Amino acid sequence: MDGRRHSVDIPISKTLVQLRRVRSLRDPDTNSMSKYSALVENVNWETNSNNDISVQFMNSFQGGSDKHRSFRSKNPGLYGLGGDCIDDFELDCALGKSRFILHENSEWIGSTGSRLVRSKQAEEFDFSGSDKEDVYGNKSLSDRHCGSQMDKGLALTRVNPLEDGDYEAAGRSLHLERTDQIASKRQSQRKNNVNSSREVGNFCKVCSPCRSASDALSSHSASLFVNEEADAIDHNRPSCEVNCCWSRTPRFRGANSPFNVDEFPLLYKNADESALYEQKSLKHIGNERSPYPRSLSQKFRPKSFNELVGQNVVARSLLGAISRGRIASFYLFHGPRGTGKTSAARIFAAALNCLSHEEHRPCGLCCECVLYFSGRSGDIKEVDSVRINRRDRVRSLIKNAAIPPLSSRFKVLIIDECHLMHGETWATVLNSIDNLSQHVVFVMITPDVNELPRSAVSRSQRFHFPKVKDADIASRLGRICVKEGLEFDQGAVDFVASKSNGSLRDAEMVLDQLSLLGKKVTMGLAYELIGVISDDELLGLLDMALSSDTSNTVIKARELMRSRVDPMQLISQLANLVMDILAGKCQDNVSEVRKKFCSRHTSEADLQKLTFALRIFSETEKQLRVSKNQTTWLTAALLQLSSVESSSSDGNGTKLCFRTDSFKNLATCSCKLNTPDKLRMQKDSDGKLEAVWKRATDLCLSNSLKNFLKKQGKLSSLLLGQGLAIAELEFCHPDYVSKAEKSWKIIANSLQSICGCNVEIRINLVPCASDSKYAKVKKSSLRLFSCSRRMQQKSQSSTKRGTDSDYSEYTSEKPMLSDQPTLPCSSECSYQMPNNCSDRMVVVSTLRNSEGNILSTRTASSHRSFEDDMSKIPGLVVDSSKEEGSNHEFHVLSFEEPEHQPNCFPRTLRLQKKFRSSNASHTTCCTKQHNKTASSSLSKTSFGTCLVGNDSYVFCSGACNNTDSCINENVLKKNSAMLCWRTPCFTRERY
Ligand SMILES: Nc1ncnc2c1ncn2[C@@H]1O[C@H](COP(=O)(O)OP(=O)(O)OP(=O)(O)O)[C@@H](O)[C@H]1O
Ligand SMILES: [Zn+2]
Repeated sequence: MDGRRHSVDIPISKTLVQLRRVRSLRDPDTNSMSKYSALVENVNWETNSNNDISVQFMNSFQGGSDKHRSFRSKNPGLYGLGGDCIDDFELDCALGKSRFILHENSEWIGSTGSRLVRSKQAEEFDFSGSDKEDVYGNKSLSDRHCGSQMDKGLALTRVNPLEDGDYEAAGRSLHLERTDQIASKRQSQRKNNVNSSREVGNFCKVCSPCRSASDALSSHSASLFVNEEADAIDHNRPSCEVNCCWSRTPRFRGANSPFNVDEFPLLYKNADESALYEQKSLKHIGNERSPYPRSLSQKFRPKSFNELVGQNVVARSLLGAISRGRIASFYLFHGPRGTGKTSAARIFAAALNCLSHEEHRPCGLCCECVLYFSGRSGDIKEVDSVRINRRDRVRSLIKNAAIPPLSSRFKVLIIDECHLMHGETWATVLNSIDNLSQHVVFVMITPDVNELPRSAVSRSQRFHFPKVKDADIASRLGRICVKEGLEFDQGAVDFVASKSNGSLRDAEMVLDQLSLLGKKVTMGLAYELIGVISDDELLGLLDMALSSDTSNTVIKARELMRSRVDPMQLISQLANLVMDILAGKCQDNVSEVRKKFCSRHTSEADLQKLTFALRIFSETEKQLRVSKNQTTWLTAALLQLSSVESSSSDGNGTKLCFRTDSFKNLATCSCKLNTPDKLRMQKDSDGKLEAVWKRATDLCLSNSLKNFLKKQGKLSSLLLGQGLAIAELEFCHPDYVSKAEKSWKIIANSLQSICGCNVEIRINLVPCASDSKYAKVKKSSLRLFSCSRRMQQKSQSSTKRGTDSDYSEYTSEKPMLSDQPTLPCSSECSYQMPNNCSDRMVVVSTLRNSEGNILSTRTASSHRSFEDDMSKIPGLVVDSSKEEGSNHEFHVLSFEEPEHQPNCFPRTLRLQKKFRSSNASHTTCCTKQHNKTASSSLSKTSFGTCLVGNDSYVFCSGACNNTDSCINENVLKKNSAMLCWRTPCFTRERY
């Protein structure tokens, strides 16, 4: 406020001051003020008793969003349309005499054409006067504004950021200059056949797209087409150049195009010339290739197929299509995020219209390329997939698409995130694709093709963008570092690449952040930024764990997890490290600590230990995915490393066996037990079970529970399998059984921390010989992790279905392992036959991959149409087989692409199931969300369950045709189905 004041008297409403409050400033998208608040907050409005209004724009003001927005004040005198920057405002108002005071530090900048003139002088401009009486006249406001502007010789324009070194300041500010001071410059413009009023219009058009293009810079998706609404508004407005002047709506229609194509040759002689013209065009329009990109990712967005990393097949195929002239009308680009789909779509669009005859298109030099890359192509549009969900919008899109291209060969419509389009929108688009002219090309982009309607997918030319290889990412990052003048450790770049999960954008983002942390991209910085710990620290931890340094291992593990890294990350880092060591990666480019570690662990026994450690880590990683108490699991895993020494004896002499192969393959068991029987430990002749039980009970915090378990309970058997132990407990009184049942979590936790893996508990009632009262009570068994509680009867063994080796039934009355079936490697098999197994019964087993995802769900059903019905589920593959000597059919349900299971399966079925185990019965309920078609087809099928991730899904049929209650207690009872499956530990609450 101290500086000299430039004040302008302009006919402006006093109500301008109320800008802060006008509703019409709200963002039409979100109805919130937030998008404009930056603007409003950065303008100081002051009034005085004379109606004077002082407006001060802060230099620091920066517009925020890239989206087009328009607003209109309630006040008749104030009319605004534009973006978030003051140069997008249309201040076209005249209500009484007001003074418009500009402070010196607001740096209004006037310019003509591309030349900037900065005026530091304090001046006053009087806008009142002859215009005043026209305030409510029929004359358009804009005309008045224009007139007053011309009368008073005032030009307002935007600073061209390209000419001003200070983008932030100049690009966001305005400069005001007396026309008489710039008359000479105008004169020169007139020479270029631009008349004065036209010129205002021109510079207006120059302004707004420039803003829009710099917005485009901040968001790749700056759409050239999404502003249909705004276009419509503009359409109805009086065609005044000043209107255009202050409007930011990009007008890329040919007729309105500010860009005189004739000014530009068809093909430039060389890149320099192209750049020159491009600069020239930038002055008018702005460009996505602004010298001020916001991130490395934007700066290095590929602009030709050559620059596209790791997508050679796609690039070759698209180029081939162009050179052979075989252009389809509908392309679908899908694949993980940040792999170059959008970039490829843009390159492809440009290449389609490129005028060059060279093999490698787009050339970037021809007129079409320049038009497109400068954001002014009228024929290549990016469509907002959400906005076209409105019926009128999609129709107008199609209508526009039907109009032949303006100058180019193809009209290309790029629809990113097309999975967000509604079914109706899809239908409209698909119906019209065939009818549209040969010149229309749709390029749809989505990360997940399974989310699209089948009909759409099958009509498209699909291009899958796989994850980019780590090596490709690393070399790209290296090149970026060189171009940016950044020093870097190759190891750090490799590390960032390995952590980016195949997404080049993610990697570039991390590099961007790293570049802000210092001049050199180092391992340490990378570790710290990504939240992982260094190799040296890991080796320290591993060393402690392997050398039985229990307390330090626990302390260190806790410290690491508390401070920086999450257990999943830590375990996977440990596993990777061990793998590296086993693979002999100890020579080059490794730290001293690692070299020392490697030199200390060279013997065969050491390597075996490490191999075993790796197995434990991989098992633990699976468990961590489903565990709530990850820290404990991880610590337990680390402590196991020392307990796997050759004899695998722990301090109490209890043998803990950890197997990594199937039950059958016991020869490889590291605890050197060669036959399954040795695992049974049912007789407990050497008191090992007793010792385990004692330790488990000692771990219980509650004394009363501890005493109760010690006194009344007994561990009758313990089977340790792959990632799972089965513990059978015995109690001699039903009350004890129910008491134990109530504390199942605590018991399970204690046993889990001893065994280091999931533990399934069965609680059996074994009446004491002396207790004649309960002598006849049948044994009960509670499967805590199967959500079922069932009474065991001798006769039940008759329900065991054949000898199918892929199914196992663990009952307390059968020897646990004597004829233990083989479980498929890494499988979780769970099923249970009810006492009176009916034909409708379906049993389920699930196969998981090493990631813990379900690979297949196996069901057995007698229903013939099961397979047919299941085949309607997208992506689901059903293999059926019939069990010998029985009516049961088996169906293996699997997914074409396992990585998509968690999405596509629930999405189709939309069934949620809740299971509660109450006494001996099940209550099941299901929400009503399921997809009607899927469920009605399912309702005619059989009954089964499937686990996807941690969620259970139930298919059922037969007696139940009501989709809403297809899974209910009745069905279960009717079919006598007792559903039972083993869910990962700690997830029981989910049900
Ligand atoms: N294959 C690639 N080659 C070169 N750069 C890439 C590649 N993939 C991603 N990038 C970088 O990541 C940025 C984003 O890429 P792009 O938008 O094309 O990815 P996308 O697959 O469309 O991602 P999304 O699915 O999230 O939209 C680009 O600006 C570029 O810097
Ligand atoms: Zn070209």
